[in-house]
Formats: sequence, C-alpha cells, structure tokens
Amino acid sequence: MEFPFDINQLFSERVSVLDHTLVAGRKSAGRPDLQAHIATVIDELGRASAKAQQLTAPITSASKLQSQKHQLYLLKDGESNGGRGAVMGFLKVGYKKLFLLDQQGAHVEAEPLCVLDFYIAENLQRHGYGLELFDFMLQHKNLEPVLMAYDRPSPKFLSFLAKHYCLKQSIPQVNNFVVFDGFFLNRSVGQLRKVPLKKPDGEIKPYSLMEREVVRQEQRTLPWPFAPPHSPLRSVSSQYSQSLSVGSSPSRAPRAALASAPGGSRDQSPQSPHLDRCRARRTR
Ligand SMILES: CC(=O)SCCNC(=O)CCNC(=O)[C@H](O)C(C)(C)COP(=O)(O)OP(=O)(O)OC[C@H]1O[C@@H](n2cnc3c(N)ncnc32)[C@H](O)[C@@H]1OP(=O)(O)O
Repeated sequence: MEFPFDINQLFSERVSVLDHTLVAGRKSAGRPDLQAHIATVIDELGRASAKAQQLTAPITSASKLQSQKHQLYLLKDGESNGGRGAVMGFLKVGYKKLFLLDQQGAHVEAEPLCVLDFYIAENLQRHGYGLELFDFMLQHKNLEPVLMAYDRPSPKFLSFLAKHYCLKQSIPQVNNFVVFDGFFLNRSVGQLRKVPLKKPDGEIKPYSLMEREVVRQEQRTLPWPFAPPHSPLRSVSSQYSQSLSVGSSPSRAPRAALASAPGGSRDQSPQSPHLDRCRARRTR
C-alpha cells in the first residue's frame, strides 16, 4: 500500500507500535504534519481491512485509535516505492473485559488481550507477512496465542491460527469472541473470575445488548447454548459461525458470504493438508 509521502520518514522500524498518541518513534512526536500522515495511513488501512472482511464500516481508524486503549502494529516494506517505503499491513490488539463460558459451560469473567483487527494487503497475503506481524506482537506482549481471544475471526484468520499455532478447537461462546482449548488453563485464579449465575439485580448477561442481525440469524441455525462436546460443530468449521457480541466491531459478513469470499472456500476444511502442516506450539 503506497502513499504520496515518505513512509520511511513516518515509520523508522519494520514493525511500528502505535497507540492513542499516534506517535511512531521520536520523529513524529510534536510534528502535527507527520501525525496527520500517520492518521491517513491508519484510516486507509482500516478501510482496506473492512473491505476485505466485508464489514459494514471500518473497525480501525485514527480517531478510534486515539480514543481507545488499543495498540496497532504496523508492518512496512522500507525498500519499495522507490525507497519511500510501503505499508504491508497491520494488527490491532487490546484488552477487553469478556464474559466467557469455560469448558463446563460456567460463566467466567476475564480480561484477555484480544485480536481486534488484522489485515495484510491483498497482493501480499499468503507470503508469511501476517505471521511475521503476529509473531512480533506475541513477542512484544510475551504471550501465547492460546491465551488470547479473537473478535469474530474471519475464515482466513481461522485458517491462519490453525496453520501457524495449532489453534483449532474453540470453546463455544455466546458472544462474538472465539477462544480456544487451553485458554482457561495456565491462568492464575486472579485472571479469571467465576461469575455467579444470578445477581441481586437480575440475571447476568454474558454479552452486550447490542444484538446484531447476523447474530440473530445464526442463533436460529446453531443449537443453543452450543453443540455437545463431540459434535462436529465443535470443530474448526463451527468457528465460522459466530454469535452474540460484546460489541466492539460492526457486523462482519454473514456466514454464507464469508464462505464465498475470495479465497474463503480454499483450505477451510478441517481435513486440509495445510492445516496438517501446523507447527508445534510455539514457545518463547
Ligand atoms: C479478528 C480479526 O481481525 S478477523 C480479520 C482477519 N483479516 C482478514 O480476514 C482480512 C483478509 N486477510 C488477510 O489480511 C490475511 O490473509 C491475514 C491477515 C488473515 C493473514 O495474513 P497472511 O500474510 O495472508 O498470512 P501468512 O502468509 O502468514 O499465513 C498464510 C496462512 O494464512 C491463511 N490464509 C491467508 N490467506 C488465506 C486465504 N485467502 N484463504 C484461506 N486461508 C488464508 C492460511 O492458513 C495460509 O496458509 P496456506 O497458504 O498454507 O493455506
């Protein structure tokens, strides 16, 4: 993704970490002109990501980043565009307080780091750049991918997680977030809080009140609360069906549309040889 200004002047590192300040290194601090360019880059990336995921509106923009406690990892290619550099993609993460269901179906309150948006430029996908960016973030956060939650992962992203990190079995939730087997293990008791089923002031709602049309449709097709442990619905394919949201992102495309998205029909089955190439779980 090229811009009519010097990307290398804005972002000195191959991967830059941006937050609400929109400052990428010392150069852009106190330089409103450079920060305006950074905002242009983020807005453009957010639009491209939304288009790729068939979202109704971008989840990522400069103004959103300024108002939220999220972090955005931006990957550049410093050599291209006549040495001015080009942006290859981004990954946005942030902590979210979630009500989740554990393997036993008990409500648990947790505040994991969540993947909120992830995009690699169309012509650069499937070249390992997504992995480079994701690995950078994991190292930066000193975290295992199984301990993270994923906000409505797209089929491509689910395939990515299965291939690179062996994340295949999800624990069914009643919100938009996907967590995988192992999420509830190896956490200190302080990180997870069992939530009582009833509160004095009424029943607990494990999801936001922001219901989405797509969700209602899917609720009709999914057995509730979720499929039995050995049902095929607990396999990777079931992860393509999403449900209610805590409310951070606008509707991603309905399941049918996702399945027919470009590239979406390839390598999606749990039997895919690509999934079998899944690397051993990474340890840092
Ligand atoms: C919570 C969220 O953010 S969900 C939104 C995720 N983003 C999107 O869906 C936007 C469009 N897709 C993309 O931008 C990218 O494909 C990403 C970010 C998902 C992955 O980045 P990439 O650089 O393509 O990944 P990388 O090259 O490191 O890994 C490739 C693997 O990712 C998955 N993948 C990438 N593209 C595709 C595709 N078109 N179809 C199916 N799987 C894909 C596959 O597992 C692939 O392995 P394979 O080629 O052996 O099948």
